Amino acid sequence: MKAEHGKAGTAPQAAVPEAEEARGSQSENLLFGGPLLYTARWAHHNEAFFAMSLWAMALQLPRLVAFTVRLAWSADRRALWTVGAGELVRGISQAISLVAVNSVLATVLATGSIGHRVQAAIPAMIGVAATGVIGALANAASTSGTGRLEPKVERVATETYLAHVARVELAAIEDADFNRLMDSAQYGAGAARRMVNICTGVIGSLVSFVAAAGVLTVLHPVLLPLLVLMTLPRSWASLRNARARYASYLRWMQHSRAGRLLVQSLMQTGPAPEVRVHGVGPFVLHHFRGMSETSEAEQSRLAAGRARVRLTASALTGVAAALAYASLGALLATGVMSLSIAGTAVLAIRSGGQSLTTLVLQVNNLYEEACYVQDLERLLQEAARHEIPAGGLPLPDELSLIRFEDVTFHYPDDAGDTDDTDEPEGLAAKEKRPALKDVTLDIPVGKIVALVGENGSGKTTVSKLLAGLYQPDEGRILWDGTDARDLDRSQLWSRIGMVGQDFHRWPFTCRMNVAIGRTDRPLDQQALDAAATYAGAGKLIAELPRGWDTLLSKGYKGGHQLSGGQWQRLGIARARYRDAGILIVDEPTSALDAKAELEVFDRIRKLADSGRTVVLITHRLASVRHADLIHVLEEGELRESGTFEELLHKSAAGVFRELYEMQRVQYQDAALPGQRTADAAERSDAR
Ligand SMILES: Nc1ncnc2c1ncn2[C@@H]1O[C@H](COP(=O)(O)OP(=O)(O)OP(=O)(O)O)[C@@H](O)[C@H]1O
Repeated sequence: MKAEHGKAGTAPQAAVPEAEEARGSQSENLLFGGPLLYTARWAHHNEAFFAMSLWAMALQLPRLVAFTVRLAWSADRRALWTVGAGELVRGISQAISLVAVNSVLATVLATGSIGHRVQAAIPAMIGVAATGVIGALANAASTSGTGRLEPKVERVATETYLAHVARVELAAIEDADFNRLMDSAQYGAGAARRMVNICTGVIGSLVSFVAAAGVLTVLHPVLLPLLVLMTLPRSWASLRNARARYASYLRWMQHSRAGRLLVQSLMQTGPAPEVRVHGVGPFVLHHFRGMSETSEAEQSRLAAGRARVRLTASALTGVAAALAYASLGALLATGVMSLSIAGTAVLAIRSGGQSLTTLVLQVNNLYEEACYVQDLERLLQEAARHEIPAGGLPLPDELSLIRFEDVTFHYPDDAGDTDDTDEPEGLAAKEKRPALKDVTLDIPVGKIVALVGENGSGKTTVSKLLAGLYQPDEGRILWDGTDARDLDRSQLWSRIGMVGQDFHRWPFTCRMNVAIGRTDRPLDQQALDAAATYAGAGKLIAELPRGWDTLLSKGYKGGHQLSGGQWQRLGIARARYRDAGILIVDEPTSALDAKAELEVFDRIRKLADSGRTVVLITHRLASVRHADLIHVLEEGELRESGTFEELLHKSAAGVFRELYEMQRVQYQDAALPGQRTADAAERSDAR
C-alpha cells in the first residue's frame, strides 16, 4: 500500500476542495462519526512535515542510511560485504571501461594506417571486454547478495518493530497518537528492505558518475557543469513528487485503515452471519465505494500534480540539453576541442548523464523510503519511552494483602486530543469521568474476592490495575506495603492468571489455545489434561475432530468453530494451566449453561482452598455467596464491602441488596407450575 493508499483504503482524481475534505465524506461521517483525514496540524505536531523539508531530510539521510546498514549488518554480515564489494567493483570497472573506450577512440581516430591504428587499439579493446566481464560478475554477486539480504533486513526490522510494540505499556497501545505512529511505522520494515536495494544502486551509480565526471573534467572543465545542469530539473521533479506522495500518505493513513476494515468485515468469519441475515453486505459495499471514490479523488490530484511537475522538468531538461550540445558544438567549431575528444565527450555525457540520472532517482527513492524508515525509527524511540520498566523490587514469596489506596484512574484520553482540528466539536471539551475515583479496597491473598456492580461501574478496571496493566493516576496499589509501581512487573505478572470477558481466541490448535497460558515452560500434556478437566472441557476436547490438535479457526483447512460457552471453558482451562497464585476471572460463566456454571463456581471455590487468590467479577450475585469478601462498585466508586451476609443484612438501602433483590425476584416469579415460589414458601413458613 504505502504511498498508493489502495482502493478505499486508499487516497485521490478530481481535486477535492480542502473544506470538503475537512468535513469528510458521507460514509466517513456515518460510519466513523467524522472525517478520517489527519490534518496537517497533526503532522506538524509530530514533526513529520518538519522532517520532510529537503534540507532537514538531506541532514537526516546519512543517519537513516546508517540505520538501515546497521539492520543489514545484524541481518547478514556476509551478504552485506558481498553487496558492498560487488557494487564497488562494478562501479570501478565501469569507470575503467570508460577510460578504455576513450583510449580506443583516441587511437582509432589518430593519424596513421587503419590497420596500424586498429592493432594499436587492441589492448584497450581487451581492457573494455575485461572490465565488461568483471563488471558483470560483480553485478551478479551483488544481485545475489541483495536478494539474500533484503528479506532478512525486512524480517529484522519487523522483529524490532514488533518486539518494541510488545514491550510498551497497554496505555500506549490504546493511545491514539501512538496508534497513528504504529500505523505509519509498519511500512518502515518494507522501506528498509527497499533501501538496501537502493543503497547498492547508489554505490554503483556514484562510482560510475565519479568516473564519467573525472573523464569529462579532464576533457574540458565546462562539460561537467553542463552535465549537472541537464540532470537538475529531473532531480527537482522526483523529489517534489516524493514529498507530495509522502504527505498524502500521512494524511490519508487513517482513511486507508478504515477502508481496509470495511473490506475485512465482508471477508471474516465473525461478522459473516450478520452480514447475511441483516443484509449488511450491500450496505458495507455501498460505503466501501463511497470511501474509495474519495480516495480516488486524492490519487487523481496526486497524478495531476505529478504530471505537471514532470512536464516542467522535461521542458527544463530539453533546454539544458540543447545548451550542453550547443556548447560542445561551439567548442568543436572554434577548434578548442578535437573530434576524438568531442566523440568521447558525447559518450561521457551520455554515460555520465545516465549515471547521474540514476543516482538522482536512487537518492530520491532513498529519500522517499527514508521517510518511512524515519517513522519506524521514531516509533522505536517512542516505544522506548513507553516501555514497561524492566527490573524493580522483588515480590515476597509469601504475600498476605494487596491494597488499593485512594486509587483514581482515567483511561488514556483519546477523545481529548485537541491538537487535531478533525475532532468533532464538544468531544474534547467534555470532561471525562474517571473510571475509578478514590477507590480504597483490600484483596486478601488466598481468599475469594468478588467485584460486583452495574455495567461500567469499574470492576474490570480494578482487575486491570491489579494485574499491573495500568498504573493509577492518583493513589497506590500496595502489595504487602510495597507500591506496585516499584515492583518487578514480570514477577508480578508471573503471579497472575486472567480470563477476561474478551479473552483472545487464538486461531491456533485447541492445545495451543490452552497452553498459551504458560509459554515459558515446556508443553505439559498431563497439566493440559488436568486444566481441561478442571474447566469441564475434557469431553468437548475429546469430541473435537482431531482432539487437542483441532485447529480452532474457521476459514483454514480443517478449522473448527466452537460455541461461545465452549470457548469460555477453554479460557478457564487456559487460566488454570497458567497455574498462577492470583486468578482474575471476569464474567467466567456468562456463556455457560446452568450446570456448567455451578461446576465452574464450585471449582473456583476449591482453588481458594489450595491457597490461591481468586478475584471474581460477575453479575450473578447468587454466585458470590461463597466469596470471602465482596466489593460493590458504582460509577467508579466503592460503595460497599463485606461478606454476602453482611451486605444483605446491612440495610435496605444497600446497593448490593438492591441488585440482589432484583435478581431474586426474577427467579421467584419464574417458579415452575406446581412449585411454590420462594416468597410464597417464606410466607407460609412464617405462618
Ligand atoms: N480501554 C478503555 N478505554 C477507555 N475507557 C474505558 C476502557 N475500558 C473501560 N472504559 C470505561 O471505563 C468505565 C468502567 O469500565 P469497566 O470495564 O471497568 O466496567 P465494568 O464494571 O467492568 O463493566 P461491565 O459490567 O459492563 O463489564 C466505563 O465507563 C468504560 O466506558
